Amino acid sequence: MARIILETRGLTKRYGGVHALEDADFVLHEGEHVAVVGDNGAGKSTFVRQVTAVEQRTAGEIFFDGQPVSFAGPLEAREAGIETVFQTLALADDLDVPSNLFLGRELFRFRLGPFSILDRKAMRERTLEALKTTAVKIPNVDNPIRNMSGGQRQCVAIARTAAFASKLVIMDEPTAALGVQETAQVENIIRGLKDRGVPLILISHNLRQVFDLVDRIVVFRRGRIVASLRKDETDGNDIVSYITGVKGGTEAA
Ligand SMILES: Nc1ncnc2c1ncn2[C@@H]1O[C@H](COP(=O)(O)OP(=O)(O)OP(=O)(O)O)[C@@H](O)[C@H]1O
Repeated sequence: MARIILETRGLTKRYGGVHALEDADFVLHEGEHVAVVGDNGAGKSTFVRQVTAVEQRTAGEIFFDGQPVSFAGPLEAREAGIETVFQTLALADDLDVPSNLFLGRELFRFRLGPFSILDRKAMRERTLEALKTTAVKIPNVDNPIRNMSGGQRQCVAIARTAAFASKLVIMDEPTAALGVQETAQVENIIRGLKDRGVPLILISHNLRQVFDLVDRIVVFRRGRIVASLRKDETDGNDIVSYITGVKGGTEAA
């Protein structure tokens, strides 16, 4: 079995009395694509927010690339190699595509104390390379993001994951707001990540997509992981049984 890239042990998050995530033991291997599924409010986004340090966990351990980690915030997680595409895209509307790709990690031609000159040429070139890798077509990368369609914006956010040598990509509902063609484009990018051996956690409500794209499906229910099944040992009905609690929940007793 391949090396483990991400592991959580007993990962727990409570908001006051709300047990959003309870005792989650999760493993992701090198090169593996795993879907995280579950009903609304099952704890999927909460899980991602703890792994990416958008919030600080209540309890539990996280191991990334063989080391125990406690990132201070999402930037630190990103610097460690975890690229995340959130449900609400963290894109700056007024900036063009290269500026968005390099937001927070700009390349400089010159930097001395408060004086710096951005290396726009290098950032533009790296952007075009990244878009080429992901086969994303953006007609004019120099346009502000504001003028782009939902699908193009989503592709920019996803291309950002390809622009850097990410060790892990996490996508939270990347196609929820997209049309058919745009969804197909994002799914192609995901296949490209698989070909390049980049591991992925994909949160999705779309079981067709999940069965199409991933190796393994992890089901969350009421804040707990209730199943982890290889795609070839389960089917849509089985997964729905776990999501609804017919299987793997107290209702099954
Ligand atoms: N900041 C918060 N404060 C209080 N409760 C929260 C907070 N964030 C999430 N919750 C609660 O935690 C539980 C898990 O929510 P979470 O958003 O992780 O679910 P989800 O599986 O991602 O759902 P969805 O598919 O709807 O995005 C829910 O009961 C939610 O109401």
